[in-house]
Amino acid sequence: MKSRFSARQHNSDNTADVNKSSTTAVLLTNLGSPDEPTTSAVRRYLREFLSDTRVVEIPRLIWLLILHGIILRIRPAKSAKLYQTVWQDDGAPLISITAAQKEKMATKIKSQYGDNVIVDFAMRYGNPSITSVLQKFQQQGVDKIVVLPLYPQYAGPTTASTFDAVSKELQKWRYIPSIHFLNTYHNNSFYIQALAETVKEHVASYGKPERLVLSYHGMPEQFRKWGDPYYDFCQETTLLLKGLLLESDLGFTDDEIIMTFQSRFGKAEWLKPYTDETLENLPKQGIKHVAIMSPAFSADCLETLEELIHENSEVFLEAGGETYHYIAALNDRDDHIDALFDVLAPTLGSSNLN
Ligand SMILES: C=CC1=C(C)c2cc3[nH]c(cc4nc(cc5[nH]c(cc1n2)c(C)c5CCC(=O)O)C(CCC(=O)O)=C4C)c(C)c3C=C
Ligand SMILES: [Fe+2]
Ligand SMILES: [Fe+2]
Repeated sequence: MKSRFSARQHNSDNTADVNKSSTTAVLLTNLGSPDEPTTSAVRRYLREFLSDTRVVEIPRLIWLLILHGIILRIRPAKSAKLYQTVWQDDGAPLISITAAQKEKMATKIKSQYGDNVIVDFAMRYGNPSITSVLQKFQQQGVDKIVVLPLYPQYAGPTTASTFDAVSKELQKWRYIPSIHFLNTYHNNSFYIQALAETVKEHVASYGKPERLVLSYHGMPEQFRKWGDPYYDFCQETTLLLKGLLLESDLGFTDDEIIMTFQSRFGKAEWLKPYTDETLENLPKQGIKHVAIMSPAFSADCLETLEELIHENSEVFLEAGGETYHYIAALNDRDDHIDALFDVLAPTLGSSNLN
């Protein structure tokens, strides 16, 4: 009978290859996007995403009735229209940017580790799936797998959910390589410096805004009460970034850099203050010029390219604001790749090319 466990790759005589130099595989992951900006593809994507018990913790039966009875009937058409506004020739921005990050990381790693460390990327929902990429690593007979979810701030719905997907696949393997799961890098000094650099570049081009809004993806407030550290990690990122910006010559004062939370989904209370409400109130306090950035997104995606650039600028301008700028995510900037490399480096061992 065929075992449900897959065996480690062996030579044709079924002996392990003792001369083979060891191979480490780095897996960069992000959330994922629909395969196409169509209602049916978005429905498929949202079904997988919103069925994840890490993302929605409403009692199962009630949630499945709401999800299948209401949300998956209404939201896919609405979301597909939004995806169409950000879709590019090479597909969903989140996926093409993650692919570019992977290419640059592979080049950097190859220059330091030769062929002993390989790099690939996968998406938690949709494609390329975590399962398919892990299986590719298995066929290559890797000795170590390092997983780096590209969410700077650990959160249950993102980071822990990625861990679930990785471990679900590994449960089927007979030989488990050494595994490193990197769970957060919200306070990595190179990441904070790269964020500060984007603000400096922005101010050099467009001048200093009256407020710099750091808008993080939101999460139900209840998750925080149950112990999810995401809010605290966002706060730490904010404080560290603020520290660098206040000691720079940009001229910011403490109260000019504010933290908000966006992308609320459903009727429950989410982390506050909400980005849209904040932007609506700022003009009433005489603030007419803002710049907004989202340190929680390692790559631009629907939530930045549509929600921050379009939806929220309308909120601010309609409330009387005059100048609204979005500062892009770190994407495949060299200083971002360097920061991610710094996060990975302790798990990769010493370079064999020195
Ligand atoms: C339903 C609850 C949601 C939780 C909790 C949540 C947490 C969360 N999400 C991200 C990062 C991303 N989310 C993105 C899109 C997105 N998020 C939700 C819902 C929750 N997110 C939905 C329904 C969607 C889909 C878009 C839509 O239909 O409106 C994305 C962008 C994906 C893309 O294709 O570009 C990212 C990235 C984090 C970091 C987080 C927890 C803190
Ligand atoms: Fe989300
Ligand atoms: Fe959104």
